[in-house]
Parts: sequence; structure tokens; C-alpha cells
Amino acid sequence: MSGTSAALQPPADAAPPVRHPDAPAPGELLGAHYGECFGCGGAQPHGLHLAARAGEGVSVTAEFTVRPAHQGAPGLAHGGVLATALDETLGSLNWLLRTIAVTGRLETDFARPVPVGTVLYLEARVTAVAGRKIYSTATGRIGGPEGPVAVRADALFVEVKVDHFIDNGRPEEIRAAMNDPDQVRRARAFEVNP
Ligand SMILES: CCCCCCCCCC(=O)SCCNC(=O)CCNC(=O)[C@H](O)C(C)(C)COP(=O)(O)OP(=O)(O)OC[C@H]1O[C@@H](n2cnc3c(N)ncnc32)[C@H](O)[C@@H]1OP(=O)(O)O
Repeated sequence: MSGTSAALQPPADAAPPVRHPDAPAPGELLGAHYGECFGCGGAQPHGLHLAARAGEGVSVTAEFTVRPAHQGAPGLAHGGVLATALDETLGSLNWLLRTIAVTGRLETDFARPVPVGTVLYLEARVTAVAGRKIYSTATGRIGGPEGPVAVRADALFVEVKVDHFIDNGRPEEIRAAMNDPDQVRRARAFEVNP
């Protein structure tokens, strides 16, 4: 069973997404937006270490290998971890729009169990943009990039200013991020979005 709630239906005045002219080229790895991110950061030992790659248009692909630390039931991936993989992949679409945005709503279908050791092949694309609202959709396949869909999600991301993180994040991590030139460069690249 699957379906999307009314909150995830783009309004009539929504526009197709526009790939930013400075977006990474199709095939290019996007890299982590933050080293400590549970979804994509390299500094989280039990994180997903999800590596997203730019696709055509406003789309990305990503792979995530389910490890023992990601279990829910014995030998199976935890549903929340799979939702995280979808959320992170959908979030990485914002690199192609050059927009800072956070997940407002995420609706997930779990269609097949995903065993430990499985590579989840994720694919996401933006479907529409309406003001600050970014509508997107993602699938996660198993057995190969063309394999059966195990999980899927529809999401609404909401554009925010960089102050969203500065005002709400724990001061220790904000201070450390602001003292990291690479982190500041990544944030600035998004902030000057025309
Ligand atoms: C540097 C790059 C960083 C990328 C990080 C990616 C990491 C992976 C993605 C994540 O996991 S992000 C972390 C999880 N998400 C959050 O922590 C967000 C927490 N929520 C908020 O901070 C606010 O609720 C939010 C910024 C989403 C919205 O608050 P605002 O006060 O800015 O906006 P507002 O409430 O006015 O809503 C703006 C529009 O979005 C709509 N909206 C907001 N939340 C919604 C919702 N949950 N469902 C449906 N619609 C929603 C809202 O109805 C409205 O529509 P209209 O413009 O048509 O009136």
C-alpha cells in the first residue's frame, strides 16, 4: 500500500525545479555537507556514510550498505535507519538547487525487508518548488540499481537561512563548525544563491 498525503501534493502554482548553473556535474560525488552528519559524515563510526552523486536534472543517486549497527529486528535494517537514508538522499538534492533547506515532512513506505549486508541503491529527484517549499520523491532498491523497490518516500523540504542552524544548534558544535574553514565555505556557497 502506498500514498501521499495532501500536505505533499504541490500546489497549483508550483513550478518545475531548476538546476543551479553551478550545481555539480552529473556523475560527480557531492561529498558530506558536515563531517559529523549521521547520514553522510565520515566522522560518525556508526553513521550511514551515504555517498550521494549528482544525476541529470535535479536528481541524485546514492548507495548505503546496511551494517550490523543498523539493525532493528535480527539481521534486518531498522526502519528508522532506512528513513534516514531516504531523508539524507532527499536532503542532498538541495546541493543541486543551491538552497539550504530542512525536512518539514517525510512520508515513507517500507515495501520489503532489507537484510544486513545489503546495498541500498537510492535515487531521488525534486518534483516541484513553490516559494520556500521543495517537493521531492525517492526510492531505495535492493539487489542492484534496477532491483525491486524496498523503500520509498515523498518529502517536503522547507528553505531556511543559515541562521536556522546558528540559532538552534548546540553552541559547541556551531562554534566548531564556524571555526572550520571548509564548513564555512560550504555554507557560504549556498548562502549566495541568487
Ligand atoms: C547545509 C545543508 C544542510 C542540509 C541538512 C540535510 C540533513 C538531512 C535532512 C534533515 O534531516 S533536516 C533535520 C530535520 N528537520 C528539522 O529539524 C526541521 C524542523 N522544523 C523547522 O525548523 C520548521 O518547522 C520549518 C523550518 C520546517 C518550517 O518552519 P518555518 O517557520 O520556517 O516555516 P512555516 O511554518 O511558515 O512553513 C513554511 C511553509 O511550509 C509549510 N510547511 C512547513 N512544515 C510543514 C510540514 N511539516 N508539513 C507540511 N507543510 C509544512 C507551511 O505550511 C508553509 O506553507 P505556505 O508557505 O504555503 O503557508
